[in-house]
Amino acid sequence: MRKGDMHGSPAVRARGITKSFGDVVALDGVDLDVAHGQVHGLVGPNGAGKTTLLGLLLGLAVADGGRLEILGTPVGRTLAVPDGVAGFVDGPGLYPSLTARQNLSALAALARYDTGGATGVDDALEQVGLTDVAGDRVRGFSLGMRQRLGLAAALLTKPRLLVLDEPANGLDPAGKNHVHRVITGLAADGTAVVLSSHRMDDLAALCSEVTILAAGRVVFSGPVSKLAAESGELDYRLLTSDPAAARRLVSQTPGLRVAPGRDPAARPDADVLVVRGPVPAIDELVVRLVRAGVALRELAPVVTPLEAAFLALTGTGTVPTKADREDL
Ligand SMILES: Nc1ncnc2c1ncn2[C@@H]1O[C@H](COP(=O)(O)OP(=O)(O)OP(=O)(O)O)[C@@H](O)[C@H]1O
Repeated sequence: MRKGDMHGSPAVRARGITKSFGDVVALDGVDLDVAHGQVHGLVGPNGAGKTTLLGLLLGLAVADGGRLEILGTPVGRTLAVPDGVAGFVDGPGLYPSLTARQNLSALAALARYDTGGATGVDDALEQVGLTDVAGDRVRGFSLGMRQRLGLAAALLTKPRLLVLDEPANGLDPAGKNHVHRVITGLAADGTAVVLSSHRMDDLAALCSEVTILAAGRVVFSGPVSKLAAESGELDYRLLTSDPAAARRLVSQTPGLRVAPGRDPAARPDADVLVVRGPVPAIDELVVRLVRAGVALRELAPVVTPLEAAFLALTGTGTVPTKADREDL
C-alpha cells in the first residue's frame, strides 16, 4: 500500500469548497471524492468552475472556505503544490527556446526530481510519443505537442495525484492514444487522475467517475454508468427502407414519438427520422419494423447517453465541443 492510502484516505476529499473572484462565485460548496487509482472527470459548461477546482488541487490558489484533503494531508492556506501532486491548468509552463528533452531535463533539475537521469527523461518522452521530436525546440510545437510534453513533465515526478485541464485539447488521434494510454497506465499503478474535459467520448473512455459542475455547484458525482442511466429519453436517428411505414410504426409504438426538427447531422436528402423515447420502446420499435418487413439501415443515438445526461443536468442547450473551445 502506498503512502497516503495507509489509513484508507482517498486521494482527494473536498467538502464544501467555496471560491469567489470579487462578485463571481466560481465554486459554491463543492464536495469531491477521488479514490487512489481512479480517473475522475470534471465536466461542465464554460465558466462552471472546473479550472478553479483543478487549480486548488494543484495548490495554485487557496479556497475561501471548506475543507480540502489531498493524499491524506489537509491543505493549508499557503500556495504550494502538495507533495505527490503534478499537472497543469491553462497549458503547461515550458521554455520555448529549449528542446523538448532540454525542457524536461531543466524542469527535473529545478525541482531536483530523481528521474533516473536521461533515461527517465527519454522514457517520459517515449510514453507521450514525442521521441522523434525530442531534439526540436518547443517554440515550433503545436498545442497538442505542448500538452503531451506537459504530461511528460508531470510523469517525471512520479505523481500520486495527476491533475490535468483539458488534456485532450489539440491532440490528433495518435497523440490522444498516447495520452489515454499514459493516463490508464498511471491509474492501474494506483495514481489518481483528475481531469477536465468537454469531450464526452474522452470522458466515457477514460473515467470511471465523473463530477458535473454547473455554475460552481456539483449537479452530479458518481460512476459514469449511473450518469448514463439518468438520461431517460434519448433521440435516435432512424433510417429505414420505408420511411413512411417507419413513421407510422413509431407513432404506434407506446412511449415513442418522432422528435420535432431534423437531425442536424443528417444528409439533406436522407429520409432520416429522429425518434424520441426510452430504450425499451426503441427495442420494441425494432421488433415491429422487422415484423413489418421494413429494413433497418441505421439506428443510433443523436447524442450519447452521457451527453444527454449532461444536457439534462446542466440545463445547457448544447454540449460544448472542442471546436467551441478553440473558437474562443
Ligand atoms: N482569476 C480570475 N479572476 C476573476 N474571475 C475568475 C478568475 N478565474 C475564474 N474566474 C471566474 O470564475 C468562474 C469559473 O471559471 P473557471 O475558469 O473555473 O470555469 P471553467 O469551468 O474552467 O470554464 P471553461 O470551461 O470555460 O474553462 C468564471 O465565471 C470565471 O470568469
